[in-house]
Amino acid sequence: MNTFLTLGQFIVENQKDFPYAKGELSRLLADIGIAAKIVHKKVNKAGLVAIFGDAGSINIQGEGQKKLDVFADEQFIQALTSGGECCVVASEEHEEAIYIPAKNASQAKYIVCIDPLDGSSNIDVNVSVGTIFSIYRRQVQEGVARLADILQTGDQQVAAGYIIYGSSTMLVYTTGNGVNGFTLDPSIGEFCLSHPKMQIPTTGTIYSINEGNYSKFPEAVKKYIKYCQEVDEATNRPYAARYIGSMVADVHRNLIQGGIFLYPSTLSYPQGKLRLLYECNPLAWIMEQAGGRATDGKQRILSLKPSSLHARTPIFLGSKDMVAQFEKIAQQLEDGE
Ligand SMILES: O=P(O)(O)OC[C@H]1O[C@](O)(COP(=O)(O)O)[C@@H](O)[C@@H]1O
Ligand SMILES: [Mg+2]
Ligand SMILES: [Mg+2]
Repeated sequence: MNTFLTLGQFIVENQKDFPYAKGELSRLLADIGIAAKIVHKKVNKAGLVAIFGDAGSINIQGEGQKKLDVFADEQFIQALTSGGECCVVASEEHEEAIYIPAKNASQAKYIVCIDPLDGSSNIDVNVSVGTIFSIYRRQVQEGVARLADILQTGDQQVAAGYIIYGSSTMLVYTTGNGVNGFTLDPSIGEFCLSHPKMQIPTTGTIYSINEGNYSKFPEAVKKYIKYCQEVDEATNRPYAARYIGSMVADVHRNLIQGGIFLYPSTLSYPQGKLRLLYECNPLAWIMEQAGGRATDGKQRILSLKPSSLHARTPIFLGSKDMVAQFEKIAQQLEDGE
């Protein structure tokens, strides 16, 4: 007997979360859930169904695409196109936004920004990967959707979340009323509420950063790393260094255990590597809704105005006391202390 609330039952019970939506947003989330189940099946059999390896193509980012990148992208775009609630998709895997023709008289209201497969470098080595999504409503309802409808600040999101394909497959999302986590029960093919009202610990002892880039980090980041490594019993230091190389997996671990994830500007990525629209904004909103913080080192990630679909930003997010400590060290450096 399944004693957990399914995603569909939860959405019905929480219709108050979408007062303006009259069912469309919940249908959109269900569409995302369908594609996630299809990708889950592929990821779980990756070694057996030749979904490993390079697709032999290059995406807009100039990065080699993995077969699973392309497969996941196709599945989410297919689900969003046939669902009828989405009017435009901005995907990591496509240079331009994909405008979806109206299925019927009413023009769909929602915009979805998506990283179909996050953590691509980990696909072939059986390490957790994910999908990240961010949902906006069109500001102006008449006429066709425009680029301006997509380039909204993170504070204007109406829903955001991620799927992590790990030891279990989980869907974690927010609509601005807290964060809830659903674990896929393959025996019934449903996402079931397993982590209600998720809250990140206010502090932690895990810092997550690719220290291979250390020599090119900004001074404040170097100083913070040294702070994490100092011995100080009172503040449980040295912290533990954990870096999975899949943003979703690193952020999900911190959401549950506490910690900070840092992806600063580097030599290869002077603006930071991670994309504002479909990686940083959704995960920043999840963090804030779970009691954490997310900044670019100067201001809240959610207040940043996107300059383009694939704009990048440095990002520091996680337990609020740890982000505050990083900002304190950065400020002291700036003040010449
Ligand atoms: O290998 P690096 O430079 O540390 O970058 C790792 C980061 O790159 C990413 O894989 C980028 O995302 P994609 O895999 O979607 O391109 C993040 O998931 C991860 O946090
Ligand atoms: Mg990514
Ligand atoms: Mg990706």
